Amino acid sequence: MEAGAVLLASVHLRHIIPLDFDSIDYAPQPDAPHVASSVESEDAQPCLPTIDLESPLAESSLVRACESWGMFIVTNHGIPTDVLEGVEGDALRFFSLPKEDKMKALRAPGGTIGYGVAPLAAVLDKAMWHEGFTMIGSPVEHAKQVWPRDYMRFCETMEEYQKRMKTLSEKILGLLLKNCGGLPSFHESGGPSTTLQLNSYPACQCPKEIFGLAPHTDTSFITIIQQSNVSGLQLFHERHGWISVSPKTGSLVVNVGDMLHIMSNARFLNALHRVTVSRTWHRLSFAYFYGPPADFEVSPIVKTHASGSHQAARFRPVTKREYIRMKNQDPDALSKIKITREG
Ligand SMILES: O=C(O)CCC(=O)C(=O)O
Ligand SMILES: [Fe+2]
Repeated sequence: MEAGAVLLASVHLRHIIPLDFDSIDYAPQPDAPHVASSVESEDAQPCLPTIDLESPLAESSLVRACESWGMFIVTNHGIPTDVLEGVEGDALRFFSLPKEDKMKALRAPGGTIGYGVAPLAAVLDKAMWHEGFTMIGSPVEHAKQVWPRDYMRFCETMEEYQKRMKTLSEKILGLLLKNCGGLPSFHESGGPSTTLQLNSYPACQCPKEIFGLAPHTDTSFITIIQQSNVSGLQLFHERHGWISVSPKTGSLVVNVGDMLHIMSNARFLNALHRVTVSRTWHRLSFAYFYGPPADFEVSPIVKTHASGSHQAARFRPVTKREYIRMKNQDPDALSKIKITREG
């Protein structure tokens, strides 16, 4: 393969159903974007904060990490190793199936759950070297299609994982928001919106020409990411540029999404991140998104100064449903709800 080659099919990859990664052709393309070359050697890079959730300093470390990075690594998170390994094993079992079998779990047109291209592809209108399986609660309907006699194992693994991730999300958010009234109760609004996204990034002959996931922010309050043992996740930091967030066995990555950025009145940074692909390795990741109920109005929590005056709100209140509608039309939806002050 020549340097500078690009996926001939990249422009219309998003339309390939089934997702047949072996069928993609390649052709030279001199002005292809070099997506992976902008990251310096990993030795020279700053490290994301690693936070021990059992430490007495956990709360202040979480707050500082969200203010300075919008992404951090957690250890001592309480998720047993067999739960982490279980989701990786069953995700690999799914993605290793012949494409005809994966197609049995295909996402319905306009739907949100099941197998398909990155949900982000529709928002960004970009081709990405990615296949995913999205779940909200039990994946039983799709699992039954794929494994008619043996669907329970996959379901149990995924349900247990989501239960654990929900508890962990609420623990982290509870600590982050402790100083400003805690995490709101979503009981009356139908509970938080949560999604588990299994991501698969097959090895790619032209890793510099296409993203696994293009740069984006998540819409969640927070996202918890488990990575298989292959690098690919990168965070954009204003001072350092793109930095790699390498996997560390047993630890989890947490990032701030747009909803927490809004609720914290821009105090916590919403992490701009992306995923690069490998020429050699198949990478998996599991992203658990925890957000407000779709119709819950999220508004900035503003500080009261010693004088009694309030800090100015930087965003107008917005529901997740409305925000997603705006973001689907323009990825920079935040600018649409920003309150600008004259003078
Ligand atoms: O693959 C990863 O590490 C990140 C996944 C991600 O950003 C997402 O699913 O939104
Ligand atoms: Fe993401």
